[in-house]
Amino acid sequence: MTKQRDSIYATPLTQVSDFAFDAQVASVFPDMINRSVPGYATIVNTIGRLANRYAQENTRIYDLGCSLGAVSLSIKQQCTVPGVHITAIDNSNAMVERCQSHVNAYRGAIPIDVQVADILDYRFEPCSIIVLNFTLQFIEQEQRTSVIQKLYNALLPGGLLVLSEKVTHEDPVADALLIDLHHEFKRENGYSDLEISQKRAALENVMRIDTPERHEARLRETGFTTVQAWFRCFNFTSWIAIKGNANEHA
Ligand SMILES: Nc1ncnc2c1ncn2[C@@H]1O[C@H](C[S@+](CC[C@H]([NH3+])C(=O)[O-])CC(=O)[O-])[C@@H](O)[C@H]1O
Ligand SMILES: O=C(O)C(=O)Cc1ccccc1
Repeated sequence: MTKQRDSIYATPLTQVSDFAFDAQVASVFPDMINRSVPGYATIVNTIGRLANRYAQENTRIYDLGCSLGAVSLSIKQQCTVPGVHITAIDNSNAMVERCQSHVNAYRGAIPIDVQVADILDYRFEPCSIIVLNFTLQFIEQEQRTSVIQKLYNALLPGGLLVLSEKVTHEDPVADALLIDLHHEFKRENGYSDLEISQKRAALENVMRIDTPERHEARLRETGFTTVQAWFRCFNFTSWIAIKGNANEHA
């Protein structure tokens, strides 16, 4: 499959509209995310390996905000636990259509069911793994705790949540430095200053980011017993959160 280059913000726009996961974004998404998120390939690959450690036999794995299915395919390639099946959901029709064709192109033991659905009103079945790879940041801040609580409740004891997010920092010096290093990373990957600033404006109203402390407090508040950042690069972080076994607290 040839990868289309992202040039969505390359020409000056009179008015920058809010960022949306529409057909235009879906058509360039692999290029966009690889050139925009430091460590994206490492994160996706490691999620596949974590799935192999934490998947429980004959259970479900959820890939939430699956976009083109990179996480689902990484799990499919790396997880050898018997009887596992993946449900990949996204509320963008354009993403789900393309995700389905990517999934169709891969053979392997684990079935992947791709669905158009909104995480906010989805009824989750019991599961051993849930992945939110750069998805919670697009959900309203006021809704985040109830979403995480719903996911915690769906997880089986010993279940794993992987949460990856762009983050902000209280310390203005640290925050400015990490944002600047991220912009430098984007420039090194061929984005111009215009592309960087127009995309930043497009994301301003739709991607509200929390501090790492806020994320960790939320994960602990909802009941996760182990909360550990396992990846960090500039203002991008990925955590594992594990639901303890009931008898651990006896
Ligand atoms: N309420 C919602 N319900 C369902 N999907 C949603 C919702 N809100 C946003 N999305 C979807 O979440 C995805 C976020 S991208 C994830 C990358 C992927 N995980 C990857 O590992 O390649 C991250 C990014 O582009 O920074 C988009 O496809 C949205 O349509
Ligand atoms: O591009 C950025 O600045 C980001 O923060 C990451 C990103 C990647 C893909 C879609 C939306 C945001």
